[in-house]
Amino acid sequence: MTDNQDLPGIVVTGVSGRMGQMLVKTIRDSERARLVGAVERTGHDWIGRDLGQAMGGAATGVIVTDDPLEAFAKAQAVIDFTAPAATVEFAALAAQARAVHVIGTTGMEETHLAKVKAAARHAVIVRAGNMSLGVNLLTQLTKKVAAALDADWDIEIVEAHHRHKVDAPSGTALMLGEAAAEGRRLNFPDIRDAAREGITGARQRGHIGFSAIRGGDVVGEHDVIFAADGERIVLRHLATDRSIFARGALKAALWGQDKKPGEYDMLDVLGL
Ligand SMILES: NC(=O)C1=CN([C@@H]2O[C@H](COP(=O)(O)OP(=O)(O)OC[C@H]3O[C@@H](n4cnc5c(N)ncnc54)[C@H](O)[C@@H]3O)[C@@H](O)[C@H]2O)C=CC1
Ligand SMILES: O=C(O)C1=N[C@H](C(=O)O)C[C@H](O)C1
Repeated sequence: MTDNQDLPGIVVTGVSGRMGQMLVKTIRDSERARLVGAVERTGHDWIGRDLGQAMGGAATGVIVTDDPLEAFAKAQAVIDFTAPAATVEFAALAAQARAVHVIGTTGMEETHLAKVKAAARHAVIVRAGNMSLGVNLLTQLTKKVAAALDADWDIEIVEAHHRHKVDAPSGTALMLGEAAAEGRRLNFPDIRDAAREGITGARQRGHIGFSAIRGGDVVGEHDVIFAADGERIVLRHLATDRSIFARGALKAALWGQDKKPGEYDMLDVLGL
């Protein structure tokens, strides 16, 4: 792990999680940033332990804490893949510390998003339901195809994830749905069909449907289906390794260092 004090210091929240541990490895392997803090929820058995040892390796000198404000005070950026309630709390604290807050957490509701927006008045926040280059490019392709095809082409989004995922539709599926709605110049909440069960009636023309598969260790798979009479177009992204999300998040943390306060997304970071 690099110890160059001139490099931006990063705190990872939810550090014992699937993404938390991937972020630690990504920062450890980077020559452009250093890990200065590791946060977990109160009561977690990693609290007070050396992070490297808790992860089953050599000591790093970073002690896992449940005091986010103390950790954020030493940081130039916070990378946060946790849960909506925690992320809202971290947004206020990161803004107080004037640290860039990179939010990967999904399942955020309007009340959470309003609080994130308020925090972004004071600090840089980069938030995206998917931090990978491939998915962000796919949103742009989806927007273009949706704009080119009329409502004779039904749009359906199918996503698959591992058995532990707690939110549906996935953040990525919602990003793709929003991109399709934007392409058709429609208001996404008006045309979103995310829960079909029982006698639903025939498909509504112009609506965007969502289906979620949960099982095994699937990292993340998304199909955007454009279905017309006699033909179908399928745009697909397959994630096979969580490092794609961690690399994107680290890129966002570094990109945000010289930006004005505000809410940004990965299209801003990647220049797409
Ligand atoms: N935007 C993106 O590119 C991606 C987003 N995600 C999202 O990231 C989130 C986390 O995903 P995973 O790592 O798979 O979940 P996970 O369940 O493995 O990890 C979440 C971690 O957050 C911790 N946590 C919860 N509340 C906390 C609090 N108040 N303070 C500190 N730590 C807290 C948990 O203890 C856990 O270690 C999910 O919302 C998921 O959808 C996941 C992958 C990519
Ligand atoms: O929970 C996950 O694992 C993932 N969550 C994100 C989402 O909700 O889209 C991104 C990725 O698909 C993995």
